Amino acid sequence: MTGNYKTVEWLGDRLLIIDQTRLPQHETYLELADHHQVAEAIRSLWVRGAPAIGVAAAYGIVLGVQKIESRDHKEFLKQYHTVAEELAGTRPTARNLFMAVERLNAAAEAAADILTARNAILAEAEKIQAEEIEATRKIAELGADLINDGDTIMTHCNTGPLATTGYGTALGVIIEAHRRGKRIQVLATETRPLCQGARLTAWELKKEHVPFRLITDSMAGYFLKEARVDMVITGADRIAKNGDTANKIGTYGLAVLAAANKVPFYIAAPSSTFDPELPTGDDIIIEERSPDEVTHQNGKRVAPEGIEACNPAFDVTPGGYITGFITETGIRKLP
Ligand SMILES: CSC[C@@H](O)[C@@H](O)C(=O)COP(=O)(O)O
Repeated sequence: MTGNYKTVEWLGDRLLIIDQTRLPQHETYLELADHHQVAEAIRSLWVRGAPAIGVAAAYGIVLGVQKIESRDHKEFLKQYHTVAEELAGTRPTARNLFMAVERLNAAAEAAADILTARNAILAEAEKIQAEEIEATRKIAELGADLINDGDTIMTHCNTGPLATTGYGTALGVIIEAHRRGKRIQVLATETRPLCQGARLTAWELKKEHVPFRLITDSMAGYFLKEARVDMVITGADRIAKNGDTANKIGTYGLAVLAAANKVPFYIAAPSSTFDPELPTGDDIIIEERSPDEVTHQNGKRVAPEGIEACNPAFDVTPGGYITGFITETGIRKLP
């Protein structure tokens, strides 16, 4: 991992997370003691970012399983599924969450008895986290090869260690290029409404001493047209078989602007974000969050009372706009 902070750490009977809603002002750690608290942490974005959500959900299920007292195997499995469904219901868009739940379901169901199931569920959760860390390490390595000395790179949302529990996806690539001594410049979008760019990406880039400038989302077109931007690189929440990619709201606009200005547009994502069942992005469920996140900033109302606001948290970029996918197994074009 890159940062000297812990995104998600399993403590044996609790889950330690950094509260991402309090960053950058406060570096606060929370110890979550049951699966309801983990579900709340995911819903409230204390832990966020597709791979980190998957890892947290997996350990959330482990916590839920630790509290099941029944010695009857059938009853144990019934209660297991109630726990797993609560975690699966927290956020709808990131594939990693459902990948984690499906893997733990398979581990629970394959076990011949309760003790074997408990052990297999914990082992699978730990494996998922280890795989995410390793995948993001490889993504950072492979992606950094694409970046040239002197490049300016635009990125969106937060895709660093905070979002992955590992090295980061898009931001991992950027940090690795900087570590290799490439003299890069980053343009980081603030990412309204919750400002994952302004709060979290700026915090992580600052910690890594990567030269960057923060811009508002609406400045992206200006910089892509007027400034020399060599590459846009973002993460992903779910990728369909044809390459259609759901990511933080605003990604689609960036991809279109990048295409209009002939700037390569890359997605960096581990294989856990690819949805093997989904032919196109049309069926990706887009999370609709509270309009208060749009009408308010820092808890203060900025819009008049009594108005309607929309708040889709993600959008889908058609695969045709994506120059390449940086994954742990290589850089490829889809389909
Ligand atoms: C490696 S993280 C990729 C995505 O999960 C990230 O870009 C993103 O959209 C996160 O959204 P968030 O709502 O903050 O969970």
